[in-house]
Amino acid sequence: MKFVSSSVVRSFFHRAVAVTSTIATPTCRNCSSSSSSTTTTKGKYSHHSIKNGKSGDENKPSNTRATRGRRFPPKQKKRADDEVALPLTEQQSQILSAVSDGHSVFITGSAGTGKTVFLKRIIKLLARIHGPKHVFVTASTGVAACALNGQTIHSFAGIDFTAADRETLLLKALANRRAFKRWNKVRALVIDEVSMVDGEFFDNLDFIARELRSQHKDQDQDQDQDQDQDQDQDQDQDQDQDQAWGGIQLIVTGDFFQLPPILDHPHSSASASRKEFTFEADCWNASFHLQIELTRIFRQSDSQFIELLQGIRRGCINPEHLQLLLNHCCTETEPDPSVTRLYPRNQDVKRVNEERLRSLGCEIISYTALDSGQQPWKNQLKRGIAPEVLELCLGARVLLIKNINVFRRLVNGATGTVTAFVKPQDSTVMDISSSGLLPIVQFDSGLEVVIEPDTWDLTEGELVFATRKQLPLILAWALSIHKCQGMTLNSLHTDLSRAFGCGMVYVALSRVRSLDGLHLSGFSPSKIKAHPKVLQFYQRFPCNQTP
Ligand SMILES: Nc1ncnc2c1ncn2[C@@H]1O[C@H](COP(=O)(O)OP(=O)(O)OP(=O)(O)O)[C@@H](O)[C@H]1O
Repeated sequence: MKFVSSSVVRSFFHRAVAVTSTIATPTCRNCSSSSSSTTTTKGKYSHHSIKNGKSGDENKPSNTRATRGRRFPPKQKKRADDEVALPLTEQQSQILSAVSDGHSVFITGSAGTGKTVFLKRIIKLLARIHGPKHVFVTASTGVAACALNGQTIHSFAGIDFTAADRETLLLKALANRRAFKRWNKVRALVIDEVSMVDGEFFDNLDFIARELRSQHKDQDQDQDQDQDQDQDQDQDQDQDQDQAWGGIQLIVTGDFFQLPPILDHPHSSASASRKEFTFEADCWNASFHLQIELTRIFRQSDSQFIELLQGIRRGCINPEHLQLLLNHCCTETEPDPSVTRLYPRNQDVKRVNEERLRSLGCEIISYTALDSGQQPWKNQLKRGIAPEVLELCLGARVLLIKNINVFRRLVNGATGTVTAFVKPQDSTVMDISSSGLLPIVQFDSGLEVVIEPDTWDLTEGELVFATRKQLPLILAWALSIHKCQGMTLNSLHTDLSRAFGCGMVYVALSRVRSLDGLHLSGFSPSKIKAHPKVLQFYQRFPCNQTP
């Protein structure tokens, strides 16, 4: 089962635009004049005249201005392909060759070394080797899973909680018909953002894989062209109990210097003895033929900033770098409202986004996600990044949560501002918003795009079990540091006064491309922490060994 993007986002320019109808438009307390207008279009959208608080003829350029810069054909296939067509580094070539040989690989590396982008390429290769229905793509969190069109590792495994003994978990997986089928079908399993999976759970997954794959024949009733291969695999399964993960090819990525797992009861005696990090799992070393740390960083290009981040990753900062941060990034003044704010805690994120939205004084347009399908899959959709209710208004800062066009940098994480709303001539939005309006977002690159609803499907092979329809946007004045792990941002302001635990400062600071985009408050060197066990673990990789 995986999240499959079937984007319906289209560039505004892609459709002919001309005026044909009168529509009701949102009102704005801060706007100087009426918020309704008469506009016509022969194309897909009717424009109303509010743009940045202006109206009427004054805003007539909305038709022309709105079309400028929107000439791109965001075909879904193209979007997926251009990322995987990036040139390979030597290390990446080495990994692809190991994957082709059927080896299990752990890929780590600093934030921004391209782990997630590269993983998409590996997934394509695995699909060619094993057949798409035998490759399962997972991640530790719904947000990370969504970025790869995958599912959470818990959902794949058929286990909704982890704090139980392995026999109980095995029974749960056995009782879950679909999970049982997945365990028998899987030939390659991908796990992204593994730093948030604890070692105990990793060992339990290995145990379940061995047990299910050795004791039970593949129950897959699909009579397809893979039948012969499936029979071969059935014969092999007698030996699977002796093999790590029952012989599944495992591709695991993550950076243990980033956020660790969230333990259910962090201060309980059970948690104290629990293997917190995945690399503490008993099966860890036996799980991989190759463990490799990617060393080339793509997200940042300024070598001084890269060095500073490398120090913070290891929990230290030298006086020169500290001074650089204090002089260049620390500010006590209220940040520019266009800059994304990161907070350690969710309640601050919610509060800031709501306050900012309402402070604009504009009419708020609500979009309520439309979920369809069966339980428990529908519940799982709620753990993804697409919000249950999205509230927007003119001037709202938003962040794209899917790639629209990679070449034009309209990618997951791109930020922009809602500059207008348009009425599509079809009913594409009516089922998620009674307003019938779609937002136009002017991205920080200058491009303006009408954002149409997108879908997030939970599928397995060809079957779709549940679908969420929503706009691919979230409010972006504020985000949690946990939610932004994996994102690239052009600029951010982070208040670290309530930062806690290891890796949090590193994750926050490493999201931006350059020091110019980084604004800090509540920063103190004492907040920079790396776990001693993680430092110890990374000694095994050549780039961390002292000569
Ligand atoms: N081969 C590449 N060539 C050029 N740019 C790349 C390449 N791989 C990744 N990038 C760019 O680098 C940035 C970071 O990539 P990505 O998110 O895959 O890194 P990551 O290692 O997964 O980061 P994190 O650990 O923070 O999740 C993205 O903007 C991406 O487009």
